[in-house]
Amino acid sequence: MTTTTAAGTERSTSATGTAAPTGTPADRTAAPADKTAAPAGTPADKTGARTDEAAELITGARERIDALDDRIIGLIQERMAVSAVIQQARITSGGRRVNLSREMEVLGRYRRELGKPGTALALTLLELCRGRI
Ligand SMILES: C=C(O[C@@H]1C=C(C(=O)O)C=C[C@H]1O)C(=O)O
Repeated sequence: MTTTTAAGTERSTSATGTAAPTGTPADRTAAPADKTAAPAGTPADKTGARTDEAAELITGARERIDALDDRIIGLIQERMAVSAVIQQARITSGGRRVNLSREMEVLGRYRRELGKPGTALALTLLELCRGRI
């Protein structure tokens, strides 16, 4: 379908009502409209939900997740600071920064509690706390 704009330019009009000038790169590469997406501006729009009820539940639960992430990030930063104190004390005493037997204990604990992804998480935490080795 084509429409003529106020400026007199002919444009193709998509199912969503958005228009790109005919023959422009945007017109040729535009993704097909998502016919199942919620209308823009509705509560469902930002959540991917298909009903307002589900969208409200998701919005509330996302607030809880954001609050949990704040605490998790704060705890990670606290862990980094405590780990740095230990590493500095060991280095000052003539030892090495890294203690592999202790790292094995940490890795084993995360794996026991969280399964295989727990190992990856613990490795990331160790990298944050003592750098890459
Ligand atoms: C904090 C320490 O030093 C390093 C950092 C670790 C950690 O952040 O958990 C574990 C072992 C060490 O490589 C420690 O030895 O306990």
